[in-house]
Amino acid sequence: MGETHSDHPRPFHLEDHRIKLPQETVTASGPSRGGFYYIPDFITEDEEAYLVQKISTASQPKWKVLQNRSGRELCRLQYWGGQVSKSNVLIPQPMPDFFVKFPNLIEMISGTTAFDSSAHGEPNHCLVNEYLPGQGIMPHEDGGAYFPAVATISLSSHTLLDIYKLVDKSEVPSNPGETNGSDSKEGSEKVRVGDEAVTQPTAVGEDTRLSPSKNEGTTTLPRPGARSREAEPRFSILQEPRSLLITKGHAYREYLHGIAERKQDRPSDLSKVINLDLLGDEVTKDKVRQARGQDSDGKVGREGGGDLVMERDTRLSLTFRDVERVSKGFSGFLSGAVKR
Ligand SMILES: O=C(O)CCC(=O)C(=O)O
Ligand SMILES: [Fe+2]
Repeated sequence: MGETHSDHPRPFHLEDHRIKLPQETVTASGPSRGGFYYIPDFITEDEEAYLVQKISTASQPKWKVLQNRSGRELCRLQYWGGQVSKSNVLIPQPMPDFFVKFPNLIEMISGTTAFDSSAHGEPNHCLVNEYLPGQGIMPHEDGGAYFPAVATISLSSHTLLDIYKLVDKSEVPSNPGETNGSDSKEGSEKVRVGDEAVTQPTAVGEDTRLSPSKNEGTTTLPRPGARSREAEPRFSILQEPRSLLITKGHAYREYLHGIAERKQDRPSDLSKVINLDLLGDEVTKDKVRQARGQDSDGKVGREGGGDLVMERDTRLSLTFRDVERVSKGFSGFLSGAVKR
């Protein structure tokens, strides 16, 4: 089996891995309060192969099928570390050896310092999502059950995580219910306010996938909630296989993330990638560089450029978080921590 990362140099400088955001998206809360951080080759190929094998052959917990509201299958998921109750309390279960022994992902993620100020100082929960080529996840926010940080390890395929800005509703007139046939699942349209074309916000929901579902084996996407988002992503983050992406603080709170249902990413998609400088693979970097170059020259979408297209393969994502409230067994149950 390959090397482990127990010899990671310490201290780890998370700041070295910060993704620089386009100027217009930097908000008043400032970059020091969190951000997006990207670390290529966080795990080795041996570790990746081992994790894929363990997760694919896991019988418990069973895969759950994530559906959209019209019942169409989106992706499969499983969770480790326990179940989160409707009142956002974790009913804990031990993490599997493949997260705490080999590879010791919990320790490796703690080593990044991303969870230093969370309740447990490390993640205690992991959601595993599986996406076949062409599958994705609608834009959403991860919600209030967790310390505001998520650490995502990608296995077996790259993807583009599309980042949407939440909108302060008071700034934009409401115009519900219309759709424009864009990639939005919820409906959206461009409206003109004053001199500026702005994006009509689109209702979003919190991530409620972890709440116990009445339907055994299936779970539905969240219903639209009070918050709204812009229809088009501000930018995308390219996640290479074996990479770690950390979303923390204001980046966790002020943006939504989603994955478009595409089988391949074309230059017009790659031109939105903002973590070019931090990518690990030279071929990938070259494609993004060329796509972005085309962008600045106004030649976006040269679809004939087959060598610039990145085909998506089946991808597993491991999303680690710290559920801050944890049930203390039966007494926690009696005290009402768990909704029945
Ligand atoms: O697969 C990913 O990278 C994103 C998954 C996600 O957003 C989630 O599990 O909440
Ligand atoms: Fe998410």
